[in-house]
Amino acid sequence: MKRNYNIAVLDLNAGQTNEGMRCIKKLVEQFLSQEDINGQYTVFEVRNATELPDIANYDIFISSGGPGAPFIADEKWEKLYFAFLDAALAHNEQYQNKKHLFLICHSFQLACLHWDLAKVNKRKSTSFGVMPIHKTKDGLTEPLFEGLKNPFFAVDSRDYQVVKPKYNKLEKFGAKILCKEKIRPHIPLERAVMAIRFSQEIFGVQFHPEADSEGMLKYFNREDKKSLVIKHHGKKKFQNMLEHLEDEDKIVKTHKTMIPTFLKRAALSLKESKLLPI
Ligand SMILES: NC(=O)CC[C@H](N)C(=O)O
Repeated sequence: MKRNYNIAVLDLNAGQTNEGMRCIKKLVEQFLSQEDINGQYTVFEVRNATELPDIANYDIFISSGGPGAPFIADEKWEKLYFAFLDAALAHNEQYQNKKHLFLICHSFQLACLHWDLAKVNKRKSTSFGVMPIHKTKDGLTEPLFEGLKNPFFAVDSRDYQVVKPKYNKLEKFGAKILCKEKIRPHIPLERAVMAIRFSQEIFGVQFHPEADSEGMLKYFNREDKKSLVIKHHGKKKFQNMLEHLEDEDKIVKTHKTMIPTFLKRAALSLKESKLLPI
């Protein structure tokens, strides 16, 4: 019998239109359309409508990026969001049928703050574009990075950054830093943490592995985004990002690798847990 998978997509975009949600839905739909997979997904409007999934009803969760400062402002949705993160963690400590969670950008920053694993502060300037991401030693054996080069390429789009990792806390938590932002030999700034494996089932990235070339092309055609890249990286780099958007080994590869592998591995783990005695 086919197992049925319930997927929750947590939308943290606070109503702002963006390409991320289209890409996440596309990847989830591709996963669910496979012949040996049965399932459905529900989108939760976390920030504007204070909607959050009851973790008992879902197996797999993808939590999106979103605008604004990721600082805790005691809003109602934040309390519920942090309770949701803790519930997933607590569930996994107790039960065989795990809850699988993928955190993107804003969600990742919030989780780092909530679990107090690093600092989050404002960057000197916005980071936007296609960037190289460098695997750490732990990143070299990360299953969700399998097939990705070192460095690999991903879309970055943020004003804030996860820095100053708290190594003692990370170790106690059982979390591992998997990659860092690009090497800038002439800039005396700390390189931000770009991904953490929080546990066997909970994974987070500060970049956008969901991004596809279609969405990025739309952004690059916008005057504000174009001038942002040119301001920080120059015209040549902008042309370079544009020309290589559809290369099979850059963001296309990251898009086709990370979230699909996360979904595949989550499905496999859930299928196997069904076979285990409770
Ligand atoms: N794309 C995102 O999720 C951005 C995260 C956060 N709002 C930042 O600016 O850093």
